[in-house]
Amino acid sequence: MPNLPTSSLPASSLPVDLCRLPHAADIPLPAYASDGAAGLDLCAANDTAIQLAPGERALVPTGFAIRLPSQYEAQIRPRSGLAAKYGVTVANAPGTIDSDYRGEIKIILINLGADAFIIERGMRIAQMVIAPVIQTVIREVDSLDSTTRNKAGFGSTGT
Ligand SMILES: O=c1ccn([C@H]2C[C@H](O)[C@@H](COP(=O)(O)OP(=O)(O)OP(=O)(O)O)O2)c(=O)[nH]1
Ligand SMILES: [Mg+2]
Repeated sequence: MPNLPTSSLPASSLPVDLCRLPHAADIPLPAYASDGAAGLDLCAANDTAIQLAPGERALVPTGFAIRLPSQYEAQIRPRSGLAAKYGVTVANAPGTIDSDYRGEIKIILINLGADAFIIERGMRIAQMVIAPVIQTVIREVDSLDSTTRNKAGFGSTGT
């Protein structure tokens, strides 16, 4: 496999339908910020600025709804810049957007920083990674096979 520069990578061929909601006429579409970006940046679509005091969280609208193909999910992840500079992150990261969800995508932002943070309309607040999902069939059984690890966990191999 040749070592291709990232700008030569083919565009994703997975189509995702997206509806812009009436209150988001001026909000940029979710977009990859670079050729090789994993996540589409999502912007805040709140009408008025939201002030997040330290420790507070808010459910922030994005102004968009999507239709994912079945067997896919969208993960809502924090932006590292907001986390590193302000301590602002996604409370439920990674948030899960189900393929059968048709409502507005919303982001649960939490301020873990020491200072208040203002969420302005149009600000890029999170990113959305589209990923394949395997749905399983759960089979209830009476016991499980034993392994070398067996029930050891939570640091059992040392630090
Ligand atoms: O960060 C998020 C997480 C979820 N959702 C939407 C899409 C998702 O498909 C739906 C349900 O999410 P989840 O399953 O995480 O929440 P729940 O508490 O289990 O709610 P429900 O009982 O509706 O499944 O809410 C968002 O818009 N943003
Ligand atoms: Mg759920």
